[in-house]
Amino acid sequence: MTNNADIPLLDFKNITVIKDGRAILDNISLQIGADENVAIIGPNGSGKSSLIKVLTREYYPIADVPGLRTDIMGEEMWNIFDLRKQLGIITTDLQYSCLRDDTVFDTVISGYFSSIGIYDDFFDVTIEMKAMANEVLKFLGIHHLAHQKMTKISSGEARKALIARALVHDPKALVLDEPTNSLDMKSIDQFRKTVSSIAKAGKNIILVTHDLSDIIPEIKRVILIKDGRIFADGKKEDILTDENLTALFEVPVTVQKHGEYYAAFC
Ligand SMILES: Nc1ncnc2c1ncn2[C@@H]1O[C@H](COP(=O)(O)OP(=O)(O)OP(=O)(O)O)[C@@H](O)[C@H]1O
Repeated sequence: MTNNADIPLLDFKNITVIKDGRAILDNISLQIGADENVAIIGPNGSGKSSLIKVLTREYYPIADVPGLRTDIMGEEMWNIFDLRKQLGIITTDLQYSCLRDDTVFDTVISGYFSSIGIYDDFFDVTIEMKAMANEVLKFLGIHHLAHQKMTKISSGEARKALIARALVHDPKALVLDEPTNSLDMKSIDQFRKTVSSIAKAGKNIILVTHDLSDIIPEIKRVILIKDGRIFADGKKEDILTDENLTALFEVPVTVQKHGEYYAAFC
């Protein structure tokens, strides 16, 4: 019998995505285990967000490739709404979309409908949904902001509201695309602690970042992407070296370790 713990979160083989006649992902094969947290790092335009878009079924790989596999949690075919419930996706694009006059609470509730905003005439918001939204807001320490408008809170608070929106479904994984962009140091620190606590609560974390210091201690594996290909993949301490990052970014890079965190300088 197959145990759920044996089914990888993601099992991709031979993924090539062509846009404007160019392979923006070039024969990528990648497996992420059921309990793994990973960071994906690469220069601008290397294909990180495109890889996430294959995961969220926004981009599709070329189909007539032998051995192609795009399984998520053991399934190839996904209803897009079910998939979004299993993968809590947090991107800067989503934050811009949610920057409206809705309250934090309604934004969190909108996660149930994969919508931007709440439309009372169409959505049946249940007592259970409201209770879960309150619970998640408390877990993230932003319950006091529930009735604030998204336009009246800070970027760090808004990022947490989006995490709450993703968590109401009790997703299997959180996918964070450059989550600390434009946050100040205190917000970054709080954000990292939040993501750590979510990882400790048993969710997979898939983090896309340029900033090594975003890599929380619970992330043990790092994947480097360059020119649409996997450039290196392995244990964090083996991958985050001066040599690898210098070759990845094509500029001399020095990596430093501070406790359980890393930083890079060029
Ligand atoms: N829909 C599209 N049409 C044409 N080109 C695209 C499309 N989506 C992505 N690309 C190109 O694919 C390459 C990879 O883009 P992607 O957004 O995945 O990079 P990234 O590593 O996430 O970059 P960044 O760190 O700057 O966000 C880029 O050259 C980009 O211009």
